[in-house]
Amino acid sequence: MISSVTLRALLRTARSPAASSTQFSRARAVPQIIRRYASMDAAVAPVQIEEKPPARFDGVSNLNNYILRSIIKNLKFKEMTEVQQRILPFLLADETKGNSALVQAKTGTGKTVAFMIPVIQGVYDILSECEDAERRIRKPVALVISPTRELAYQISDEAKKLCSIIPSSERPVIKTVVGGVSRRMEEQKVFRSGGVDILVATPGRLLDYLKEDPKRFGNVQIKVYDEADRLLDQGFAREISEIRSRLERVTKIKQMLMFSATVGQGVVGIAEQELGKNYKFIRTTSKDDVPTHLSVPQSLVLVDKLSDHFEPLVSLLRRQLDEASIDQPFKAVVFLRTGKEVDHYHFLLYHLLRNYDIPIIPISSRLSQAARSRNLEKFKSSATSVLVASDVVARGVDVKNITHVFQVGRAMGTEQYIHRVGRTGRAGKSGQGILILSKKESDFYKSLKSMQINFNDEYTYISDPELTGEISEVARKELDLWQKRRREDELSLLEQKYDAHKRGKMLRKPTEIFSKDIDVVSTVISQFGFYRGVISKRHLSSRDILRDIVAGIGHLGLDPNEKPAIDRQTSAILKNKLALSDKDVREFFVERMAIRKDKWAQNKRLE
Ligand SMILES: Nc1ncnc2c1ncn2[C@@H]1O[C@H](COP(=O)(O)OP(=O)(O)OP(=O)(O)O)[C@@H](O)[C@H]1O
Repeated sequence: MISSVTLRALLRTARSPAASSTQFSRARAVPQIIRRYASMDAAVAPVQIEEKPPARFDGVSNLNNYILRSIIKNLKFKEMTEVQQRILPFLLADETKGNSALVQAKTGTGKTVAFMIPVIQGVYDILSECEDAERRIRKPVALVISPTRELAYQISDEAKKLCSIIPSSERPVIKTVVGGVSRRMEEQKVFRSGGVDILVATPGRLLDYLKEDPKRFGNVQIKVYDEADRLLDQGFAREISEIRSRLERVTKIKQMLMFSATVGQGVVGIAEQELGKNYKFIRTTSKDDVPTHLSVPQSLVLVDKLSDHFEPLVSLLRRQLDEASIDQPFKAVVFLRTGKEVDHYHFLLYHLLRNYDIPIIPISSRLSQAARSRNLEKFKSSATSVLVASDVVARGVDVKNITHVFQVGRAMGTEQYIHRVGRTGRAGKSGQGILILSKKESDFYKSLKSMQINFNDEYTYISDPELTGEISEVARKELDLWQKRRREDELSLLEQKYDAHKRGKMLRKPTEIFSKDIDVVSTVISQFGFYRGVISKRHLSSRDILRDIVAGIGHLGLDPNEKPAIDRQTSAILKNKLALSDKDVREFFVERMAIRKDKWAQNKRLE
């Protein structure tokens, strides 16, 4: 049985790395780890610092005065972060402005400002050299590419703040194009009304526009990859290389900037193809440095099986919420591997954390873009809340005051682990990372270790039977609801297909009405050579369908004393695909047999 006192101790660990726990039996503790990292950090001299850079924005020579005033007045930044100190003087100096660069700096250290200032200033300078008529054309001069829609919107917002004090007649127009929104409306807004100077885009949507009208991109001179390693990895490689080759046909890129918190050796090789030889590689971390933040201590919770991930998560969330207050809000992201898992965990957490009366917000690519944006806004504006997320918000997304990042199971790679943890501890704030792994995922644990990612505390979670019972009950509720929804979905799809068929627009053969996803119905129907009853109905339910099938087989006039024609396979289909319970299937057989008997008797009488 779990002792709540010791569990509380673990949870205190989430706030203060020095605490200990026995409820989660401690497998290994590394008390000195933070101090060791701190001293290591201090000992390693930052790489490639030529001379002491200015510490404040107003010390950067050549920084456009409007941009400087926007930073101070609007963003209220005075001191530069380390990456800004390294980048801005270099990319704004007369001798080196317009140079290409590959930049690596830790998560949450202000990379967006570091690349957007040179981009805005570069575009501003190019536009100010143009004649009025040329300026009015407003085709993109700079392209900023981001792997996710959320990040693209965020980059645009930050960039607009950086330009806010530039007089409107001189101000570069910044717009965003992303997948998941109506192309027609977006095209009108971005390319027609007022045009665009700096276009922030996700790769797929950018490629659509490039294919459609390449000439539109004939003025592009500056290109930026934010989260460059992600854009250059396999997931985006094809799109990115097509974008590059299509752009090459219409323009010459003069400046290329690539930024990320993680830049592996492989990425450097690929990046060189785009950057050419003449670029500067700036890292604010040394290669021996710890890749995640000092301000984000990390804990590991070990469970036995993959299916055990959920319970420690609920347990930890509850304890944190018990301790949360107005002065000490709890704002957490729970990262999961797939959108399906997000739906599942969201349902369970919504019910299991109901008493706390806080928003439990889902976000994944399974939601529409409008719902994604709405949900992210809701999370941003709430003090205490839990975001249940897939990797759509793993990189770049900047939400203030996230106190905890939970990762359930292995991440898509060690880089992705680093980016996920990086959602907390941003801009100098503190945070906590918690990874829940099963013993089956030990290879991921080893990969983290080989990247020098160490945990301040490692625990083995001991299950709480009471909580296990509570979780199973909610899971059962979810299954029931899911089955109900699935039936409804299948049937509404069937109805839509039937309507289309009736309007004569789609299919000829009645059996084709039933697509693969509802092949259960078509299988059952074709088995009995009957369909008319099904398709002639307007308001279908699974019962109706079954009844029709049952009624239909009556006309076959078989001897009811024969073995029922429904075989085990059909019975399995009925159960699994139509999500019928055993009881439903039994009723189906009973009903079917009764009708067959009636029909048979009727036929006999007619004879
Ligand atoms: N000089 C500064 N002073 C104070 N805050 C800053 C400064 N520069 C940027 N910030 C803020 O720091 C936060 C993190 O910045 P940003 O999102 O650019 O980080 P990042 O390095 O791109 O992180 P990631 O690697 O996760 O994408 C933002 O809220 C940003 O407004």
